[in-house]
Amino acid sequence: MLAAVAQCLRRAGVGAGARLCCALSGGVDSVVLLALLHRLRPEVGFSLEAAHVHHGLSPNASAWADACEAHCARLGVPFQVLRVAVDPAHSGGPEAAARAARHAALDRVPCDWMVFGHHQDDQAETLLFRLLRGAGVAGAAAMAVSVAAAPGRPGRLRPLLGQRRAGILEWARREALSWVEDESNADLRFARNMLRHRVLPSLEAAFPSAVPMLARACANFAEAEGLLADLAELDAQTCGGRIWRASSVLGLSVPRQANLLRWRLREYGAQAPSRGRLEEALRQLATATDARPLRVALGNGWACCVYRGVLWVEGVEEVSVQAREWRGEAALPWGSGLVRFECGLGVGLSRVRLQEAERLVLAARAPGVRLQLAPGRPRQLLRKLCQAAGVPAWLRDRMPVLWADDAPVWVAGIGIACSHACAPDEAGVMPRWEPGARAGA
Ligand SMILES: Nc1ncnc2c1ncn2[C@@H]1O[C@H](COP(=O)(O)OP(=O)(O)OP(=O)(O)O)[C@@H](O)[C@H]1O
Repeated sequence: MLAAVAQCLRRAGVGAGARLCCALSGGVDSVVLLALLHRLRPEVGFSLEAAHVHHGLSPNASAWADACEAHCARLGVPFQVLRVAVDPAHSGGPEAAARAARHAALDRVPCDWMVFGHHQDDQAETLLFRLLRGAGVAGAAAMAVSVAAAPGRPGRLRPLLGQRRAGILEWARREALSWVEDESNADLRFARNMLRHRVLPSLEAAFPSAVPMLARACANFAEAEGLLADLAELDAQTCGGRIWRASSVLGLSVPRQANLLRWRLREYGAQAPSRGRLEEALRQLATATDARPLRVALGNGWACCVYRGVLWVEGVEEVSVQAREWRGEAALPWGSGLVRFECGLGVGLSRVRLQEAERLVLAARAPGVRLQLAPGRPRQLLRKLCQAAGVPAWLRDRMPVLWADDAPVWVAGIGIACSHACAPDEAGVMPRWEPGARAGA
């Protein structure tokens, strides 16, 4: 078992100086994991600490935290308790709420790798649980042995994923370790426990290799998922790279469109939409025209939009966008997209005129704002200009506006105030809004 953990660390590139934190529940799996990591620490040279999440749900919660603290004190491993508030209104019930709170707390621990005690029986359970909910290939890949760090969270390691629960238990007994039992693990009202205590034992009675074979299937699904991600990446390139041409996306076969959107949503950390919702959204988006831009909710808190030939996904709640001062950067973030500022001769906004302003700010429109697009034309209300240009209502509050002090000088999709337009031989700057362009930026 020690060799398996050492191999996992090696493969993940854990070496001297890496900061590891053991996610310590106090159950046998993570207690064994902590003991194994503690043994490997001098040899590999990583630093080791442990964290226990106190959900406050069980009357025994504090006793578990104390037991974890005692383990760590014995081994000389720095230890912390993370107290979390579990959302009672979570749509997935108390188990899912506790899991979400736990992962969010562990993600905030400043370390390179958070190390979990999941084993092969957990993997088999996870696969069955997800298949019974109609998982796709990504879901059926279940848990990975290592997941690289992402902005704002450490990498994740599961060095015991190839080990059977019985083997871990045997090791713990041989080493005379002590651990706590979570009484809720026996509660058959929880679907996971039903799988663990009833379904898997029946399966194993009929198919003795059920657990390792299910785990092998997960590895196969993970491989297939990798290929689907490769395909999505190629399709993303064909569709324009970071910003997608709606016609290119909608020209792909429906399963490839769906694969592409799922891939990007995963990149954003969004939950996968249901197959039905995604297919229905794609069907509707195919009917979008310049005169009829569309925004279709995917049912997972995200929406897919088509506007002026561009297709992107964004959070449903993403209605307010943060104002930012522009100090000459080549691009500024704007919601899930960007505003780029491209220099050129005789194009866009006059640099000289812009320099006259004290502050240039990229912000949303303000009520009652007016814009004069050409000399001799009236200063029209932006609302009217939006109507005339076919900008849909859902987009108007998110359209970036460049303000020179109190005057709007550029409005995405509408144009430039003639007072700030660049003369033909003058240095200019042309802002360009790229919705959805921040993925992979
Ligand atoms: N309260 C906790 N504090 C710290 N780590 C925990 C806690 N509960 C679970 N873990 C970590 O997660 C691993 C898996 O635990 P368990 O099987 O109970 O969770 P799960 O809900 O099935 O998994 P997951 O949370 O990954 O979905 C443990 O071995 C441990 O490393």
